[in-house]
Amino acid sequence: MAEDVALPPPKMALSREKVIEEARKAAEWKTGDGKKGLSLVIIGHVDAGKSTLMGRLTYELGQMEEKKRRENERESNKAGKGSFMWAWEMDALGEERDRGVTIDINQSTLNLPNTSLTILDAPGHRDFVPNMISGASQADAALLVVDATTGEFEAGFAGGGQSREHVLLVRSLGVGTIVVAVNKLDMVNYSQARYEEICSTLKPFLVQSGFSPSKTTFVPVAGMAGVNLVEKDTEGSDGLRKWWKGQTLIDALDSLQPPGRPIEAPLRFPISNVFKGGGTSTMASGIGVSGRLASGVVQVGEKLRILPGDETAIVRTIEFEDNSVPWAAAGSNVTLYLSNVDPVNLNIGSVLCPPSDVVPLASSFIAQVIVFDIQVPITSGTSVELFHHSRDTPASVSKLLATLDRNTGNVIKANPRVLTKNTSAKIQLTLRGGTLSAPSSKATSIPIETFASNKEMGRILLRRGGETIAAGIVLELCP
Ligand SMILES: Nc1nc2c(ncn2[C@@H]2O[C@H](COP(=O)(O)OP(=O)(O)OP(=O)(O)O)[C@@H](O)[C@H]2O)c(=O)[nH]1
Repeated sequence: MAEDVALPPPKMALSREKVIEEARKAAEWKTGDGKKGLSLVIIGHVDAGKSTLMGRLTYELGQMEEKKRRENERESNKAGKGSFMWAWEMDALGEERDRGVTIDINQSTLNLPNTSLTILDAPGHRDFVPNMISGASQADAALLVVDATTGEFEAGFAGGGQSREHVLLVRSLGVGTIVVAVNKLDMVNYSQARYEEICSTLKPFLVQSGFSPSKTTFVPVAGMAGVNLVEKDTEGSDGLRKWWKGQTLIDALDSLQPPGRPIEAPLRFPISNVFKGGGTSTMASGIGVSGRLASGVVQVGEKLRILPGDETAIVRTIEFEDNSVPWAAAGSNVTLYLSNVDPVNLNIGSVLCPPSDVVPLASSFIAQVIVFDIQVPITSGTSVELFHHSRDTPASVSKLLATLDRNTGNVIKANPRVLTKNTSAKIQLTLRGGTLSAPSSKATSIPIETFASNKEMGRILLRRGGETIAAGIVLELCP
């Protein structure tokens, strides 16, 4: 927890080189006693059973007490939603973690034999896609939950279903590993044919979306009954056991490998949440910012620059999974408690970085994008919402520079008039000031980098009228 602000700020205990060395050692988890750390975003169509699955998983892992389970059962029954008893746990966690600001995504930790798994539970509803973007931009891997019930899988996957959009989104945001839980198999009598039908529909789509088959795993489950989650042989698992000899969901999640982390690159910490935490004396004693280190390392006592703006802050404490830690490295989801800073300068979407190696600011840049399945083509001047980490900014497509071959990247046509669905293109984007609901004509600048200089800082998504229309990477910042 944050200390009193009257105390002098802490001093840095280690050199940057030493922190990098320690972070490297920690990343080689196999040789030490530590577990590998990995974050997982849960995606899928509304009502696919995501919360129920995660609630039941928590219970099966012994991380939800029996007393708590009974309490959830009572509460959900009282609310007339008995079938939501397992989902109750996820929602309760969300409330508990709500520290006075809008929480857009539930976060919790599952302790697996070899992995400390940070779970980012994204709401499946259409209106919540922007929140999902924020969750996915902090994740290493995705768990796609699909409902095997006849007709339901099809509804979630067809045009307009969230499964398809979520998959494209997470891949565009850099998530390269996916586990698919084919859920609610109890509804189809644990039919092997149904499971295989769903896998054979999803496989080609996942490959097309950019997931390599070696980083794609399918697992049949029934979340509510707890079938094939942690143990192979459980009550009700006979139907599945007849034909499924593969792994449980937990085995699949525990064997995920963390991607290589850009530990040595300069620190980039995009803020996904700002809150006034547990400090006691003044408000400023507990200004916390949470998010994921996109790159680099950070330690207690370090002075950081906040961009945009001219402000700096000092890291007073670092909280990782409810523990106070001396340093943190790329890939970790942490909360930094800051001092010597006015909270008005800390905003969702701002980026913390070393004062000696700041993130460039840009109001216009060239991007290479892939256009999704859109009805209305994109033209020069099209207004969009630009998503970059947790920030969304009004912007416009100021120039259509070229359409590109999706495989080779070669120019097909220079200066096209329109971009239609499923094309790849090079475009110029220009930010507009103000907010999404009240954009102003005054240009604004955001901290952003080219994909070539920092992958994590160089990915963008474009939305229009509540629909994701394109995703891509930043090629060049315009002066
Ligand atoms: N038969 C059956 N029903 C399930 C299973 N898992 C969930 N359900 C039911 O499906 C409904 C939706 O479950 P949730 O866990 O809330 O689904 P969700 O995907 O988290 O929903 P959103 O958060 O709204 O996207 C509830 O009525 C659950 O009881 C399952 O394994 N089998």
